[in-house]
Amino acid sequence: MLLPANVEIGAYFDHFSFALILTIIALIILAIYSAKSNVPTIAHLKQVPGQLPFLGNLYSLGGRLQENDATIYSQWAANLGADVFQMRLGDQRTVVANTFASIRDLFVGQANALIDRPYQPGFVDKLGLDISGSPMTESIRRCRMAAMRALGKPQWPGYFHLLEPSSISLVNSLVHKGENGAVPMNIFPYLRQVVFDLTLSLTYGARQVDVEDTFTLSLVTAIREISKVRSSTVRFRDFVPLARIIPEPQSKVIAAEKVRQAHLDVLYSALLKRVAGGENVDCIATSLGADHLTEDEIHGTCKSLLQAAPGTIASAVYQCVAWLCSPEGQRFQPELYQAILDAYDGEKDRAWKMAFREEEVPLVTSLYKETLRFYTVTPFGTPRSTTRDVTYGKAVIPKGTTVIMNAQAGNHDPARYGEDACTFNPRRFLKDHSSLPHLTYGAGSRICPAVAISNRIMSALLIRLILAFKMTETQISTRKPSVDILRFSDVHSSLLCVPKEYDCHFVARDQNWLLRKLDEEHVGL
Ligand code: HEM
Repeated sequence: MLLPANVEIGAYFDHFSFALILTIIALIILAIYSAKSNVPTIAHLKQVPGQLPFLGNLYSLGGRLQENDATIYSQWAANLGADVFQMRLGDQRTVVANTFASIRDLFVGQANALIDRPYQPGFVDKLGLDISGSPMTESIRRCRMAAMRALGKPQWPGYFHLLEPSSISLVNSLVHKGENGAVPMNIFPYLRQVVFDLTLSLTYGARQVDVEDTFTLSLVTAIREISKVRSSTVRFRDFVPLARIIPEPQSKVIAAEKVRQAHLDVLYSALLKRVAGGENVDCIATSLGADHLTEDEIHGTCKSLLQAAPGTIASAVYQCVAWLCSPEGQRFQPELYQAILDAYDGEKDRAWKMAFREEEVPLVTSLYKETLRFYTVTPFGTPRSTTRDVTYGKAVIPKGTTVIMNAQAGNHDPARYGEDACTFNPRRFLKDHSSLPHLTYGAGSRICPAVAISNRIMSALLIRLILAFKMTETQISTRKPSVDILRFSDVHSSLLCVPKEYDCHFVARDQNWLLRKLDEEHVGL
């Protein structure tokens, strides 16, 4: 080895040893740091093996194995033989509950201790206030209250005049664009529009009417882009602090947020113009006084509702229609139709009129509950964080631990639903009136604030669709609906499942009656 002439061999080895020792120390620190979590390992809870440095168990999640996280959690729970286990997501100690009983014990039994959400770096700080993605601060509490007030039953009569015409537009499009069943239709955009219209109205007092409208489409696309990463395990940088040293390339989410914000600004300035013109518009954005919200909180509440509403209800109804137009569902449709008529003494007009105003058809209620249970569109809920120590059996889960509900596993748990838990049974909830029929809305202190209104909208849309149409799946094999308990969605990486697209024939049960209904409720058709 050649050394510079003025360096002695002894000094060289001193430098070399010093550098070597420094490197070894640095590697040891890195090794300790790479396995570190915000909360130490919890005694008496089984732990998922195979944790990688820095990543922990993250590498198997986020759709990287072509399964959603809930399915992977179920496999781990089975391998470990544990209802509840712990793992490490980057530096986050995380506990997952995988049975209905353990979820109820933790999320309902110790609801106050599970009221927080884990902090997702680069999300709330970049995207602004978001109810479902934020820990429970005073500000979030006020926003949640405002959302609950806006979605509460006393407000519903104000929404019927929006929902009813929207649902007529939906039926009208199916009749005319679908040429009374001759042309198979994808109903999803129409369902999404009904919910989107309502949410635009209750947030900014606005209303869009056209499914193809470019304003609607680009806002919906931005919302979908943001939903892809919210509380999901897709991005390592959300969990691994070291990964955040690397500057983030122009993020799709931030670009989507810019689009979302620009649209909300348009909606808000249109609203301000109407108010300045003397119009009295009743919506969240004008309710500053009633709910004592700051302007930021008002927009945050509106954003959160717009973010949460369209995809969820539309996906659930879409998947219910997928089952109804499958061969098994087709056999069930006459019974459902008859149950609706029976509830209204055979008066079809009254059943149609009252669809949004009351919920009087137990079989429809049972059907939408079973849909939400069987097709768990929110398979792993939205993560929580403990605000104090929580106990499960002998284990003490410390404050600051992330807790995830495996809603999909809880919804399919034979200990709760019996041996036919993995069979779609539309009559299942005729006798089961539990206050927690399934876990798709979450449970406990941060349960979805829109449970009641979402149920009502689902029930009403199903009633109107069944009164109007016989529904059958297309014969084109690539466009048939998927009715598989897990494979109905091929989106594995995000919080929300998205049912596979399909087409269906909508044939009027009684064409004269239906055209009369559309005519009577003339909504500019
Ligand atoms: C079928 C329809 C829906 C489903 C399945 C659903 C599901 C959920 C779930 C699983 C959560 C997390 C609950 C938890 O942590 O325990 C949630 C939270 C939330 N949902 Fe929904 N949701 C639906 C409809 C809606 C609609 C229509 C809106 C708004 C109009 C909405 C607004 C929210 C908000 C603001 C939160 C956050 C609550 C908080 O963090 O305190 N959801 N939803």
